[in-house]
Formats: sequence, C-alpha cells, structure tokens
Amino acid sequence: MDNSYLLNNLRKGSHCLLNITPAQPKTLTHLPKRPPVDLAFTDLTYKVQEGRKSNEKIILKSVSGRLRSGELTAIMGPSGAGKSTLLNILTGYRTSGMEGSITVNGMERNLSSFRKLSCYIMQDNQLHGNLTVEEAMEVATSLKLPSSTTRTVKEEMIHEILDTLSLLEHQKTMTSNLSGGQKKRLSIALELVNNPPIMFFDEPTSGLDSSSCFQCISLLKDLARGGRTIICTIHQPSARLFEMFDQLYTLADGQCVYQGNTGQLVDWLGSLNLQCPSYHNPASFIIEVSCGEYGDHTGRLVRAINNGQNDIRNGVPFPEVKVPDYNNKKDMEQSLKVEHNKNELAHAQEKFQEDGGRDNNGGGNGALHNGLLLQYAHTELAKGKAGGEALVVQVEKAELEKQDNASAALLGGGGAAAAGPRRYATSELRQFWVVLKRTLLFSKRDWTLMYLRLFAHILVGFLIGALYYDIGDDGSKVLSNLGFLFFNMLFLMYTSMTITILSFPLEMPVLVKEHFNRWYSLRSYYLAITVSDIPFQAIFCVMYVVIVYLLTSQPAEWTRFAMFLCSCLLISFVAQSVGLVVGAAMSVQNGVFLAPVMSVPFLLFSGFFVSFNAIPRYLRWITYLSYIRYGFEGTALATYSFDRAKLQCHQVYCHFKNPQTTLEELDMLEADFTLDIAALCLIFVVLRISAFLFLRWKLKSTR
Ligand SMILES: Nc1ncnc2c1ncn2[C@@H]1O[C@H](COP(=O)(O)OP(=O)(O)OP(=O)(O)O)[C@@H](O)[C@H]1O
Repeated sequence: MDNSYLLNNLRKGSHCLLNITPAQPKTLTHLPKRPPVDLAFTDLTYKVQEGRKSNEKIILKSVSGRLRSGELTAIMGPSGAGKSTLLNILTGYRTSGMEGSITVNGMERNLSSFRKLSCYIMQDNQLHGNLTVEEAMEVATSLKLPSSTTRTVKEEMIHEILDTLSLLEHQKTMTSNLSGGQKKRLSIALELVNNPPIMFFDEPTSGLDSSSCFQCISLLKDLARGGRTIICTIHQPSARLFEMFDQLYTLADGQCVYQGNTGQLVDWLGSLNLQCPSYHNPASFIIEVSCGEYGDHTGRLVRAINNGQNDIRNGVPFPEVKVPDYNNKKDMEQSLKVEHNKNELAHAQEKFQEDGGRDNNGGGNGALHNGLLLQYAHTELAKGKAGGEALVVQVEKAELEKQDNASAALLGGGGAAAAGPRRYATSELRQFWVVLKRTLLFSKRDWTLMYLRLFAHILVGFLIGALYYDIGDDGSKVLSNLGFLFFNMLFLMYTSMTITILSFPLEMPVLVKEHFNRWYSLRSYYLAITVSDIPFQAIFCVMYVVIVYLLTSQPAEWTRFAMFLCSCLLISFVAQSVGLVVGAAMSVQNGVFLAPVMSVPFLLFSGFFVSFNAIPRYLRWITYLSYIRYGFEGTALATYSFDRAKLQCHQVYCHFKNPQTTLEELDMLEADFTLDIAALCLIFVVLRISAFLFLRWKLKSTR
C-alpha cells in the first residue's frame, strides 16, 4: 500500500481530531434573573393526630438543617424516616401540625412570597396527556410569565429550555407518549419557565432506568450550578449518582443523622467507628446504619450532628461529638465569658483561609464561604478559643448583610413573575382564558368525552324516537308519552352527571400541582372548566331533543319546543353540576356508586311515580329539592299546558284526550313553568358554588 496515501489519510484524520471541540454545556440565557436563596430550618417538629385526639404521632423530631443555593442536596433515609414529610413542609405544601422555624436568606419564611420563588415537582409527573410538549410549554409560559412578555421572547425561551433538556426533537410528541425520563424532564421544563431559585423534587429518579437516572441527576446538578437551590428526596442512589450530589441530608426515624458533603460521609462515619467496607456504596451504608443493621447508632449519630445543627463540610474539621448547644442559653453565656482576642481572631481567619483553599466549592461562592467560616468559627468556639466568638459575630453580620441584599432583591426586582404583591404572574382573566383554551383543546382530543358522548346522544335519540314513534298527539298513548318525558330526564341526567364524575377527579392531581406552583387561581380554573363544557353539553342536548321531539311528534309549535328544550338543557346543566360536586368531593369509585344512589330520591319525588298530593306531608319537602321534578314538570307543561288543543283519538274512548285531564292527573294544573325554570337556575347556581367550595376544601385537605 502506498505509504503517502496512508500518511495523507492519517494527516486528514489528525486534522479532524484537532478540529473536534468539546460540547459546550447548554445554558439558559432567556430566563428571568433570580437572586440566590438559602433555606434553613430550625427545630422542625411535625406531629399528626392518630385515632383519638390524644394520640399524637411525632414524625419529625426537632430537626434542623440548611440548604444552600448553588448546591444539589439529596434528602435520604430509610423508608418511613420522614423524607417526604420534610419535603412537604419545606415546600409549604404541608403547614398544619408543624412547629419550628423556616428561614429564607435568614428571614422568617413568608409562605406566599416563598411559593412564588419555589416550585415542587411531585413524584408522579402530573401532566396532561392530551397536549404536545410544545403546547404544554406554551401553556406554562402563558400562565407563568407576565402578559407583557412578547411572543418572540416566549418562543425563544421555550426553544432554549427544550434544547437544554433534550426535548426539542420531541416537541410535537403527545405528553402521554413520552418515556418516563422524558416526562420527568418535561415536568422540570414546565417549572423552569419562570426560573424559580428553589426547586424541590420528590423522588425524581423513581421509575427510571440507570441511564435516565444519571441524565436526570446531571440535569439537576446543572440547574444547581446555575445558582439554584435544588433539593430532592431520593431512595438509595447508586454510588455514581451519589457522588453527583453536593450535599446530603439524612433522616432516620424523624431525626437528622447526617448533614454535609457527600464526599465527607465515609470519613465522618469512620470517625464515629462506623467503617464503611471497601467497595461498598456509601449511600447504602448510611441507610443500613440508619436502619440499625450494625446496631443502634441512631442516637449517637443524631447527637454527633446535633440533629442537623452541625454541617460536615469540606475543609472544615469535624465537629466534636459533644458540641455545646448554642441555642441553649446556658451554653451561650458560658461561651460569652471567653475573652475577645483580636490576634486569635486574625489567626482563626488565616487558618480558615488555608483550610478553605482546599475546598473545591469554596472559591467563588460567597454563601458557602461564609457558611464554612461560620462553621469553623463555631468549631473554634467549641474548643474554647477566644477568637471564635468574635468571628461568629463578624461572619453572622456579613451573612445578614448578604441576606438583606438578597431578600431585597427577592421582593423588589428580579424576575417579574416572582416579585410584586401579586400572587400570580398573570391576571385572573388571562388565567381563565388560557385554561379555557387548554380545556377546549382537551375536549376536542378526548375521544370518550366528545365522540362517545355525541354517539350516545344520537343513538339513544333515534332509539327512543323509534320506540315512542308518533305518540305525541295520540290521546290513547298519553301515559306512554309521560314515560317518554320522564325517560328524557333520566337520560340527560345520567349522561351529563356520570361523564363529569368520571373525568373531573382525574384532573385533580394536575390541578393540585399547578395551583400549588402558582400557575393560576382556583377561581379562574374553576370558571374555565365550568364554562368549557357547557357548549358541548348544550350541543349534545339540542341534538338529542331535536331527534326525539320530531320522531315522537310532540306539538309542532316553536314556543312549546323552546320550553321543552329549555327544561331539558337546564336538567343536563344541573346534573353536570351534581357531577362536579361529587367529583370535587370524592374519588371516582365512591362517586360512581354514590351519585346514582343519591339521585334515586329525586327520581322518586319527581311527580312521575307519585303525584304531589299523594306524597305524605312530611316527605313533601324532598319534591322541592328534586331538580328532576322541575324538569319533568317543565316538559309536561310545555307539552300539555298553555291551552293545548284536544289530542287525536283513534279509539272508542281516550281518557287523556283533553290535555287538562293529564295535567289534573299529574297535579300540575296550578304549576308555573317560569317557577320551574327559576328553580332549576337557582339549583344550578347553588350546586356550582358548592362544587367550588368542595374543590377548595379538597385542595386544602389533600395538603
Ligand atoms: N398523616 C399521617 N398520619 C399518620 N402517619 C403518617 C402521616 N403522614 C406520614 N405518616 C408517617 O410518617 C412517617 C414518615 O412518612 P414519610 O412519607 O415522610 O416517609 P418517607 O421517608 O418519605 O418514606 P418512603 O421513602 O417510604 O416514601 C411514616 O411512618 C408514615 O407512616
């Protein structure tokens, strides 16, 4: 072979190699700027009542900790240790039953402002399956960014976020068709839109394979590197994943057994005579220790880490196991006796800087620097060195200044979506409009909701039309015609009620997430879903009524048809509202059983089975509540009242030839059509308000 050819190719190859440039890490440039936020909690206790009132269960036992900006923190622990509970409390998702203090940049947490700064990505992704990735992102930008943000900026932002999260090529994919890892990334992408400085994740790796887990944690790490505070609960990660976390917070039996760098864990446990075997995953080891597999060491670990008040950091000596409690007045007074010594202080700072220089993270991070310095000062103080106390004061002052600046930034400037007195980034009218458009899109795409319902109304319409064909003007078939009127009520009631009972509770988890993450107010959401289904329900009802009215030969008068239709429409809207109340208040299983059962009294007292005068007096009040009665009465009056001419009679004798006889038999001679319509409207309004109140209660009670 020609050597020069080989050489040339090799040269070409080396040229190619030389031209390879490492992939640049993707960064998010279009996101609103946010200040860094440090979160700290002190003496956090969480209790729940179990069984009888006096029976109290303590889930978190006076734990403390600090979660810093720019760090990826893992909350780990054995099952039932209290990880999810701690996360729920830190996010503000759970507030009742909690004692202790939570501070944001050193200031007591204001839950309302905090929720604008943070987002909570729950374990199950809670996404609407009927939207494409792109549409879901558009909804998120429309709701989470101020209305003043231009369309171009929103589009660029969506493009950038999807590109960063490797979802760009899937932007036209339906959310329901995404893989588990992609769904997780989409959940993150949706919340990234307004760039919250604090992001909480509950088990972000659950259900993912090892490669997706790695990608997911890498993404979280990148987000943390962007200055965000990223906190996630995780179940025993692999050694490779474990190394990726900056900070570890471990719980056992509701107490903190470790808080500090992941890299220091093995040494720290070693210093407490708990040697992690070689080639053993440190994450597994701390869980095994916490579970008591090597004996009961929980108490010792909790004391050593001061239940989360201490922090094991790179470059800072381990705190001694018997560290004084600085929250304790006695210990504090003792430490204040230590004489101020400026030389000692200077020495301490110098020494810290020497140690701090070895810290990988310390460099440019002021918060971390101060944190380390503070911890070092406490350690010195614990050793009884005079300079320690002055150093504590000095560092704490610096820390406070930083916190003031950051907090001012949080409240005053930064991301427009976060700042300001408004709870939401957009007006309620806009929220209503965006949610309405989204719900209409779902309806269009939901086969069950739309096409099955349409099909059912048409099919049943023709079936009933065939069964009761041409009976409307036949004096000998009035009883059958009354049966037809009653069946209309029954059909319209069940179709509109059950579809809502089946579909509405399925929306709940997404509603809980989006409402909690401040996408929209409950009012705008509720109004949007209330309005969205009314046109469809109306169209189906009109189609059904036109078919049956014509086929059964009811009176061919426009006014009577309008009255008949009006009663039927109101019945279906009222029944839909009953479905909303039931759907808001209970699960699908309970609702599907209870709603029809609860409707039985209303059907019995509708006036079809027993006329009003035949009902015992003490039970008559039920007829006033029965919306079926008003609907049935409305259609009966539309058919037989208002001086309707005598019906045709093809037999020797037709008892109900005169419509007045029918009304008399039904006790409807005195009935007023307007009153029936007014009663149905009133019941509709009361039910819609009740459904809203139930929904609000449900949202609160799930937390
Ligand atoms: N409302 C409640 N009533 C009674 N006990 C509760 C309640 N909520 C939580 N607990 C208990 O508190 C403990 C901690 O629960 P939590 O869900 O926080 O654990 P976890 O560490 O997240 O567990 P896992 O890893 O298995 O999800 C558990 O023993 C649980 O049974």
